[in-house]
Amino acid sequence: MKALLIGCGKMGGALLGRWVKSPEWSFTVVDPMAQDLPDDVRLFRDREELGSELFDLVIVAVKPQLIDAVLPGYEQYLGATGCVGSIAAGCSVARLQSALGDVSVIRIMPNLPASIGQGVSGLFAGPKCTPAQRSGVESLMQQAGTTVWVDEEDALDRVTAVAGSGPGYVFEIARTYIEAAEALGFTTAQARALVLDTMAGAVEMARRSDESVETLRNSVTSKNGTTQAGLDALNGDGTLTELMRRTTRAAYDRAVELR
Ligand SMILES: NC(=O)C1=CN([C@@H]2O[C@H](COP(=O)(O)OP(=O)(O)OC[C@H]3O[C@@H](n4cnc5c(N)ncnc54)[C@H](O)[C@@H]3O)[C@@H](O)[C@H]2O)C=CC1
Ligand SMILES: O=C(O)[C@@H]1CCC=N1
Repeated sequence: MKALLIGCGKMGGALLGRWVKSPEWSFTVVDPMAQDLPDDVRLFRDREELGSELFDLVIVAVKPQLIDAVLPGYEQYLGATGCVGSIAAGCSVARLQSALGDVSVIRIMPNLPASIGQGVSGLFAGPKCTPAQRSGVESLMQQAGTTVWVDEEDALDRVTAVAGSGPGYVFEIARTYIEAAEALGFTTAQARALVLDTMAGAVEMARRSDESVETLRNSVTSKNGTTQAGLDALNGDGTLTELMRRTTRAAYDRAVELR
């Protein structure tokens, strides 16, 4: 099976690093700038260099704003039973088809921990997709972490707001948490270890537990103790709850604008 990746930057590169572990697939990239690709991946700087080659899967991994300029013409490289996979945020099946014609499209919303096989991806199959196309894309994405199919396209934009952009929120929360630890007197190295290992340990514990995260939170919190004091400051008046709602809503609204 042959896959063509259009754009191989941060997200395309993270996925490709996992996909090359699938021996049944070979990979070709078109990207004017990409560097340091895995062994055995062919790189072309311009699509004209592809000649008359056909692919089973064409993955779109350029910025959404480039879709209309870059994609027209790529339909000629799609084999008869081939399909297009797009990771572009927001960009709808209808917009991809207006650039590429009446092709099969699967939208994919991965996130950056795919680079270590711990991503989570939402998947949405457009109306023309066959079961074989769905399972081919699903097995590739499973190399990058877990997968969740959604059956309406709007849900993929909601996946984007929660999980696609999610690592950005987590890194920002970690950054401010580390700054707070430094303000209490720890060195940057100490603060980084204390915060990241606390976050990783707490998240892993929640993943392995059948308890709700609320119950787990309560198991840390002694009446009138230190955690209670911290939590009162963190979300005593519901500010954090409201902030997380606004955060995910803003990302969803932006995905809708990019359709
Ligand atoms: N970065 C992330 O965490 C995530 C990104 N995405 C989506 O992935 C897509 C790419 O985002 P990033 O990798 O972050 O951006 P990026 O800027 O790192 O990568 C884009 C790549 O496209 C290449 N490119 C530009 N013009 C091109 C052309 N004419 N032909 C072929 N390649 C071309 C660039 O050289 C670059 O390597 C976007 O649509 C974004 O919405 C989706 C989920 C997560
Ligand atoms: O920020 C963005 O638009 C892309 C999509 C999800 C994560 N990064």
